[in-house]
Amino acid sequence: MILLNGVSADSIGLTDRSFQYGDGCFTTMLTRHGVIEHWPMHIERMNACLEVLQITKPDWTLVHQWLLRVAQPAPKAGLKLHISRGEGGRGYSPTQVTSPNVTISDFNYPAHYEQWRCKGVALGVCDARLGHNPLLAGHKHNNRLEQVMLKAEMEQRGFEDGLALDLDGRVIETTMANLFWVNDQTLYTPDLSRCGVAGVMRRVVLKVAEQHGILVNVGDYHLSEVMNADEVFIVNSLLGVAPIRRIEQNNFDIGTITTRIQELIAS
Ligand SMILES: C=C(O[C@@H]1C=C(C(=O)O)C=C[C@H]1N)C(=O)O
Ligand SMILES: Cc1ncc(COP(=O)(O)O)c(C=O)c1O
Repeated sequence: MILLNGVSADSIGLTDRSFQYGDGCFTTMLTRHGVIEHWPMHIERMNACLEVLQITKPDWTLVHQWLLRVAQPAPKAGLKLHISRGEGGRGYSPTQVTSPNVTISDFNYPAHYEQWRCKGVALGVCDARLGHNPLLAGHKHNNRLEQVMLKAEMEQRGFEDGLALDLDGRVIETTMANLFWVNDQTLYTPDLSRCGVAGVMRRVVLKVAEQHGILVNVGDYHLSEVMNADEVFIVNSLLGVAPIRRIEQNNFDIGTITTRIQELIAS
């Protein structure tokens, strides 16, 4: 089912700003029996992006009601919330635009994610690099062409997902998830101030680690540091926490910190 501003729909106007320019933001959420996981954090991240783009925030109580109408009653399912600035405007100019378009859609839980969480994921290292964009770094805006290109590269090379490095060779994330690794019982994750999406699940992991006394370092790291890690895992809102069992030819064991975090988050 798809709702556009609360009304059942199957199309959007040709002048919609998100169609024309990717002018908006989105988030993808896990639902359990029709209840949205981490809803307040999804609102916070959407609000942060809407503020940067100077798009009017929607009435979140109303949006929540629309989301619950669309959410599947299944034990696990997905919900996508997409906000566009609206329709119209001449060229890039964001003036003379209608009010925002809020689109909501549901989808079945990806069956292979259960297996990824138990058995782990094989990553490639993407040849294509992420550019730097401090203006939009961390935000889940609607321009996701880099991720589309990186994902295509990984699919062509037969990997389940791929590590995305930036122009200077720093590890950032994967095509669709944030990255963590463990060395000497300490967690590491990349800084996302130049590029990357600051995921809701990354925030959840950072919070849980802090609550349970697991030391975390957020910083700039190169591929060799990940390749030499004791454990590696990836996280996103739908997948939860999935161990990495291989990066290119390099194998990893599923470690105790990864499984502990999986249990703490109960994904
Ligand atoms: C690309 C979407 O969302 C991202 C991808 C996933 C996923 O494929 O597991 C989950 C959440 C987002 N990080 C999307 O179209 O929903
Ligand atoms: C490039 C990228 N990084 C990280 C994430 C993880 O975000 P979240 O935890 O909010 O699902 C996503 C999901 O959209 C993504 O597309």
